[in-house]
Amino acid sequence: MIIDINKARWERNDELILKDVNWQVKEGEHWCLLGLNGSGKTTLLNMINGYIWPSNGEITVLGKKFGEYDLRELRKSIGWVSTSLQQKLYGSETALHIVLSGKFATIGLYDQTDDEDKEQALSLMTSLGCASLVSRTYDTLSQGQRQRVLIARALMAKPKLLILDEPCTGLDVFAREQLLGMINKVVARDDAPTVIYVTHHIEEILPCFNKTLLLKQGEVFDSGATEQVLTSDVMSRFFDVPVEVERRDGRNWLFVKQTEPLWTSS
Ligand SMILES: Nc1ncnc2c1ncn2[C@@H]1O[C@H](COP(=O)(O)OP(=O)(O)OP(=O)(O)O)[C@@H](O)[C@H]1O
Repeated sequence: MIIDINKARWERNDELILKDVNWQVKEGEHWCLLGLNGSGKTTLLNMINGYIWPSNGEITVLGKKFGEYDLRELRKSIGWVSTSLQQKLYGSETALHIVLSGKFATIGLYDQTDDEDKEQALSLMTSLGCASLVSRTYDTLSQGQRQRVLIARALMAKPKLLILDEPCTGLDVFAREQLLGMINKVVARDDAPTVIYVTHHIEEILPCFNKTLLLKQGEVFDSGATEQVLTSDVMSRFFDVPVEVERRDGRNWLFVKQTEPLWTSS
């Protein structure tokens, strides 16, 4: 079992942010975590990474039960690509250094790397279509290029679990499709980690994400096989608005069914 969460609760200032969340992620599965703003996705990820502790319930990640294990060690096996990581990196570092620093999970490259590390970094950058960027500094990269560099960085440590936290934020439709193509390749690799893809948008859910968890107001609204979760009926109840989900080439597209356009109602 990669993740085993049983009845996890998290309270803050008398407010229940996560309510008895159950989630089991098995080896070989790739999950999408879908929820609107404020539904508790980041809180749940912080819990999986051991940055916050459940007020109640139990969490086991990669076979390590929280409370009985050094979380710093556990975090080395988890890659987490997020916007907050982007903000912590040094813009003046080259893309290659950023990828290499993933080996030590450090911000900045302080440890020695050898030719083998460099070869691994270049091979990852090639497979993510960013080999031509090796000597470019991070602050000169576009958002889509940054995301590829960060995914390559996360893979440097050969994680068992890779969390892609809203990787398509800020991308135009073409950059988004390009990045999704790269993510598809990462997931298809023989040595692929278990991937959790976090998003607000069902259009981004690739067919390789065979499982989906819907989080609504801190509660698991539904979870299971993606094609069973992403139906018009489930999604209409999930969003509290009538919507239609259309499946095309294994991807799902969402249409909001309103008699009045949302943007004209007061
Ligand atoms: N440290 C905290 N103290 C108090 N409330 C918090 C704290 N962290 C999160 N919350 C609240 O918990 C709820 C869930 O927040 P969270 O960031 O987990 O949602 P999210 O699904 O990741 O949202 P988004 O998609 O906007 O990133 C929000 O109402 C938020 O204000």
